[in-house]
Amino acid sequence: MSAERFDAPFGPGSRLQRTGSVSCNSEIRADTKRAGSLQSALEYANELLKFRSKVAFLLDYDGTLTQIVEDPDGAVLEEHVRDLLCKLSRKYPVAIITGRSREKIMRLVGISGIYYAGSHGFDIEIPVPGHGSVNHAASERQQVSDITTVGLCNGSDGSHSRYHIAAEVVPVLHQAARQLRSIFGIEDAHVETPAASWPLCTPIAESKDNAIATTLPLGGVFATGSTDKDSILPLPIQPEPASPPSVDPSILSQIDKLLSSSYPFRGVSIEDNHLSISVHYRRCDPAHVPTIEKIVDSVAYRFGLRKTRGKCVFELRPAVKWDKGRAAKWLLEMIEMREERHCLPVYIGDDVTDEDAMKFVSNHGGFGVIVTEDDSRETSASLRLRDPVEVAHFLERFLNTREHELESAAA
Ligand SMILES: O=P(O)(O)OC[C@H]1O[C@H](O[C@H]2O[C@H](CO)[C@@H](O)[C@H](O)[C@H]2O)[C@H](O)[C@@H](O)[C@@H]1O
Repeated sequence: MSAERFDAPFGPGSRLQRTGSVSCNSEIRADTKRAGSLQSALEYANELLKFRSKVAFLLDYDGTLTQIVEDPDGAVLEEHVRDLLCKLSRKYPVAIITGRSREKIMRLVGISGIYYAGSHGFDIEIPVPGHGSVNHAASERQQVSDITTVGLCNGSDGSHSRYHIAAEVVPVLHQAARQLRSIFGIEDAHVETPAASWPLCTPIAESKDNAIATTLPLGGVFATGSTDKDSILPLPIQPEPASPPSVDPSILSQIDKLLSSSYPFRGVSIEDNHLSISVHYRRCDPAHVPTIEKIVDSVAYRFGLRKTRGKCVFELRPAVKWDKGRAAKWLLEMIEMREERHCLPVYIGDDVTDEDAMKFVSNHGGFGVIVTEDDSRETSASLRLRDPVEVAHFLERFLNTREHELESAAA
């Protein structure tokens, strides 16, 4: 699908220019700017609202829908934000793309009928039409003020389909998490076996109905849950193996020592996100962070995993070319197929891992919105919001603004 097929709100003379073309298998390009130079999405909302019948929201969770807090388990969605998302999802397609595990994000958000991508897009669940999801193109776009229903999809009733990228790597991730816990002196939490974690796994390649997907040397593409084949979009891109994990040559000789020693640094915590592992250091002495990173690098090297960074966190994930940008592209295609129309993607996120998705939407005629208070932050976003409070205000505009308000704002 080409970026050319959706022109508004870009075009000659438009203040915001599209900066390239999209091909998910090649490098995605977009210019970066300092957040301080970007217009507030709140100020630009009226422009976007003119195209609201086409908008699809792709949203990050931590730091975007919730404030960043010290304890990862404390990042709970406020009730009014949940209510807002619930109403929004009745009017627009909504997807949450997060580093959290899919199970956890579904618990934290707790709304049926929206798209969830956990583990940075490695584990996706889409609602099946007729089970709480809405065809927004077919339904009237009226103000919905009475929907407060909150519930979770239930897989056993065919209410969703799941896509797991590189699920074969889950046992390796579990081993890596165990090694990290042992090095950092963290008590081993209950670790589910792969069989318990993925009870319904069926490689798509083996399914009669879905003749797609080749098995990857590292990982593969799996679908579970409902197999309503009309609602399943083959993954358009086969994730390729990424470059082998690399470590600073200066620590190559130290790796064995690092892996066999114990470093019970106060404050390190390990979060198992199923298809990624988060090593949190927000509560650590900053002097320990370089050593923590070396240990994470060593574990990545030993287990063939890829290390990424976030806010006071190092993360390990399967070493395949898949990220929030590729997941956003896939989700958008799925949404457009179901809505039977082209969509204007609006991606809102705060962290470095969100930049892949910012680049994708910017190159696709949509809008990336960075959430940051830091004017010097380099980003591929084209608009900016300062914090999750502004995010909620921005989203509210898409529920509350009526036609005549836009007309009077334009006058
Ligand atoms: O993609 P996201 O939804 O932004 O998730 C990224 C990571 O977010 C969480 O960690 C971050 O937020 C925590 C709570 O505010 C904070 O304590 C931590 O320092 C941040 O890194 C989450 O815990 C991770 O699993 C996600 O990968």
